[in-house]
Amino acid sequence: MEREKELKESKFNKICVFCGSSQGKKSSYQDAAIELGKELVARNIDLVYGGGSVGLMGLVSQVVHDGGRHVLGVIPKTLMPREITGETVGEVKAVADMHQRKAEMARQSDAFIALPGGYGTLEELLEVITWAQLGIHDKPVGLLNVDGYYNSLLSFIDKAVEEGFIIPNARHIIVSAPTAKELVKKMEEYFPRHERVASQLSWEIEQLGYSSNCDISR
Ligand SMILES: C/C(=C\CNc1ncnc2c1ncn2[C@@H]1O[C@H](COP(=O)(O)O)[C@@H](O)[C@H]1O)CO
Repeated sequence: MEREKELKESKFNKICVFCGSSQGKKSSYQDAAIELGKELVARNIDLVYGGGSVGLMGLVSQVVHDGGRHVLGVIPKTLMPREITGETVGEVKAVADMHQRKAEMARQSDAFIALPGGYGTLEELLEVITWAQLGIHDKPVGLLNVDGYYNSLLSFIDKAVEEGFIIPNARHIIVSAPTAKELVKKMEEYFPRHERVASQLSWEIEQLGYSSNCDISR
């Protein structure tokens, strides 16, 4: 009962999940995608993702959809043929290109989580971290470090802090945990510690082409 109360009070309505278009070699990656989907359902959180049914993307979206939560897939028109991305569950939003996709996924979400993945996942993850550092948004960014998959990335980031390329306060932008449950809990408690480089309004209008009533920074 206490747990139920805690779950209903999640501060996130929608979380954007970045993850591999492949399933990865270990079953633990697939298990983690399924576990994350169940955690979102348990906390009444909707899913925003890159659309399609390939890889871990397909697993997490299917679980959230089957659990009765809303799923929004944001797909560039070029990736829409089913033989590329597979069948998409839930709502599909077609966008012009990859840049628009990332901006739209960010605008639609209250927080971001990266599961294990490849170049695409890393690119999406690093972009929302960079946007947080610049003050474009202040939404939590979570890294689901399944079986230590992201240990070397986290070590590299620590090295960048040691070498003076990332300020220590900006290291805290990344929230990481080995399980979905722990990760979402830590993200609920996240507060930004870093200085913002510029005001949100100037970024929305000048850099992303959004008007102030089309807010990605919420
Ligand atoms: C290249 C392959 C499949 C392409 N299908 C994709 N469909 C939808 N979205 C995709 C696809 N590939 C990449 N993405 C986006 O990048 C992220 C995953 O990329 P990664 O390199 O696999 O980590 C994902 O979040 C999508 O937004 C056959 O593998």
